[in-house]
Amino acid sequence: MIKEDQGIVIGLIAGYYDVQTSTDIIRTRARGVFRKNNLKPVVGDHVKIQIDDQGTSYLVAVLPRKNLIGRPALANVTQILLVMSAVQPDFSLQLLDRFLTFFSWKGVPVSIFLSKTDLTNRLELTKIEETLQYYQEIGYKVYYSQKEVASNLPNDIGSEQIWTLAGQSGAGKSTLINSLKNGLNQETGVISNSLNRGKHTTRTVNLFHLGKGYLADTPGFSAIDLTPIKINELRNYFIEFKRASKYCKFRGCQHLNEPKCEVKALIKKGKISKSRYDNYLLLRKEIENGKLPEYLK
Ligand SMILES: Nc1nc2c(ncn2[C@@H]2O[C@H](COP(=O)(O)OP(=O)(O)OP(=O)(O)O)[C@@H](O)[C@H]2O)c(=O)[nH]1
Ligand SMILES: [Zn+2]
Repeated sequence: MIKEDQGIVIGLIAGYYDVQTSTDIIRTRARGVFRKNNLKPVVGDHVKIQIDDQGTSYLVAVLPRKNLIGRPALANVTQILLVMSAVQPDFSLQLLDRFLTFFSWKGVPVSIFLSKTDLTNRLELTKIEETLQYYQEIGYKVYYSQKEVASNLPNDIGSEQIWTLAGQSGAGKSTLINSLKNGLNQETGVISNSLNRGKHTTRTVNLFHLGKGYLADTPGFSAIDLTPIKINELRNYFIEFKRASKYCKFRGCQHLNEPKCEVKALIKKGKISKSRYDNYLLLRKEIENGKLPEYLK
């Protein structure tokens, strides 16, 4: 008798997929059909599994994905926790807007965590906090300390949601993941069905339980490429521009030199941040040139 079940791939080890079902973590191998179809299951996938008479488990189908992002690949990402350091490397609004634009384009919501605040002085920190206030006003949740992340994240991660960290190299992603992991009593029991027992292999990305969902244990993004974005669609990925654009005179307004542009009017009134607009222009250039700008090299 073949038993069927389904679950989420939470880990990948040397060709085996660990699937979290409603009751267990089951180590499965993918049926050959995936190799033929070139559809390799990845962590985050919702999958169907079968367990045969001998107790061997197979991953037999990948359910449709909501998205597929990151390196290593992660499917069905619900939310990004973007780590921005106050210093070392210095806080950068250009970088922040690049990341926000990228994930807005990918259709994945972002929360922001300001790291390394202990390495800065009160004055610098106040400046950064005031700047981030604007991002909160346009709709991004901001965490200002590791403590705040630790106490809020478990409530913020909803049922079956998959969150992953992003941010530039050295921002403090691994440090945050480790501190969150250490605060938990991780359940590590895997039902291996005699497959792959005792083998030690390097894991790629794994999901660990946090709140009602999961957090990926490996940050997915440090470098991002915005050049595939269509230049005339960039305006849609600046969320407050998009909201304002309803009131621009022209429907296709790019907020450049068009008359009666609401975005420009709001900048004049101080309602839309000038630096966001400047970064919008920078990103337009970057897309136009089709390569990374000098300031990022
Ligand atoms: N003082 C202080 N140091 C921190 C903090 N967070 C991270 N660091 C240090 O900053 C350095 C980089 O942190 P990581 O966590 O490795 O950064 P990362 O974002 O994972 O970097 P990559 O692996 O290169 O992408 C390490 O030496 C950490 O110890 C913090 O909040 N305060
Ligand atoms: Zn406009």
